[in-house]
Amino acid sequence: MIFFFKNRFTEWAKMLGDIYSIQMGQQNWIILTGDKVVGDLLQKRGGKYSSRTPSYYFYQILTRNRGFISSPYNERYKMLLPIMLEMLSQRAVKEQSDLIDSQFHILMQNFYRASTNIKDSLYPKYYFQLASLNIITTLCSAKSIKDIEDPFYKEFEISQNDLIDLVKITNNLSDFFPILGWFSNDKIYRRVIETRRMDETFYGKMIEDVKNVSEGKPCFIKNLLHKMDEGILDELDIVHILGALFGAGTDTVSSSLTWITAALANNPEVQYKAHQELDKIIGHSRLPSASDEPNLHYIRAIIKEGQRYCGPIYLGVPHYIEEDDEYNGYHIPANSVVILNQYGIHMDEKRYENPKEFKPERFFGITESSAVLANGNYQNRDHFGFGAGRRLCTGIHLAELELFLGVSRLLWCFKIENASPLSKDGKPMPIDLEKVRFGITVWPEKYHIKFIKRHENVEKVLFG
Ligand code: HEM
Repeated sequence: MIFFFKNRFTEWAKMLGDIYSIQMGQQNWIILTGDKVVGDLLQKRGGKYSSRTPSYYFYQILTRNRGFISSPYNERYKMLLPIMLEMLSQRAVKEQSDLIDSQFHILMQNFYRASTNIKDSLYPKYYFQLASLNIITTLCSAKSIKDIEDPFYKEFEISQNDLIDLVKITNNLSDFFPILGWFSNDKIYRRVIETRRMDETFYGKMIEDVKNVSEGKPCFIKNLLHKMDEGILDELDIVHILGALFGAGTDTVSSSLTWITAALANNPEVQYKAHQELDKIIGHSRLPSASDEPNLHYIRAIIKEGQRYCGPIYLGVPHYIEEDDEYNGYHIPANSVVILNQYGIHMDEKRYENPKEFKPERFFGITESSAVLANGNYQNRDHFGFGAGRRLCTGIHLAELELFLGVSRLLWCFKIENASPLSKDGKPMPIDLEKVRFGITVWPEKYHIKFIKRHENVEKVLFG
């Protein structure tokens, strides 16, 4: 696997047909690289293609069969889905928009301070991580974290790094070669149990803290505790719902923003057009806010192009089919892992002209959100970054709002300057977006940029 992805723009994805099957140990992997196949199978036949790969360590043991993202498409999942959808619905996100708005205000203040304090350059990853973590933390528990030295942030970072290390394919071999399950791997088993203990303590404490504040602001945990009073959930369910929200809702947003910032630094002409749009529509006396989204066409196009050109997930979250199926003469055997090759589709020349160029203009005229397009015909989709079918990203509305506030405000406040070492012609070397790092999502290699404030009002609007 890692072999395939050493380089972001490897050609392997194009070598595969629209639908391709490979054998991984005893697992059969069906790789979907054509947009039509994704529409036909994951969307139209969603009832069959919506399960998840059974995983002994990472579903059964780590989540005690209670994980949401890793759950099979069973009755329990169908009971949890409406609860998740309600918490993350467009209406719910709109109701929380002040809170999300204020986190992006703080993020811009942090960038402003950092860019005036740090003379040389900065790497924005940790700032984006803090903001996205703070948004989920505040939504869940109505609390927030001050900076990356906060013990809560440190604890979360340790548990995420532990998880990244654990899910390495070499730790999961018994899922591919079930015979290895006979030789139980005590070391991995003990680590999974320890990670579970840490997770359950971390989220358990968060639940206790909310319980102990009888008054206080509304938050997800409070809603979930009501479901517990009604006998619909128990406390361990809440722990694993929180695990899903923190796991799926932090790294994805922060790595998307880290990628888009790098793509913008490499493309000053794109920034220039965005600045023109912001000056014309917003002016210099206030930050863009959620209600400006319909009028900021170029910003919207940048975000869609960012998700296509450098989205943080390459092969989606694998789906799984539990019964045999036939498709255009192909036999798809029961118990196959079904992979949405997002990266392959996003680099498909038939779908996107010159796919290796960062060209927001390709999305001109598309006014619908990714959430709306993802539920329609595959041909009209902007990109496949949020997955497809019944397992489509549950947090898509929240993600879109975060990306909008992050990108529009960053560009309103700053010019993003590439601060890489100079090449022979005296210009900074372009940030190498082909080099990637793997975590829960895919990240660019560390890069160096400068944020230059765009006008005199920036300080006043951010701190005034
Ligand atoms: C730019 C940001 C994000 C991206 C690119 C993204 C992408 C994805 C993808 C590719 C999947 C798998 C879809 C499939 O199986 O076909 C997924 C699932 C999921 N996402 Fe997101 N996501 C983002 C943000 C969020 C946020 C902010 C949340 C919530 C706080 C969230 C919650 C979830 C959940 C709960 C699932 C599991 C859905 C299921 O298994 O039924 N995501 N996401």
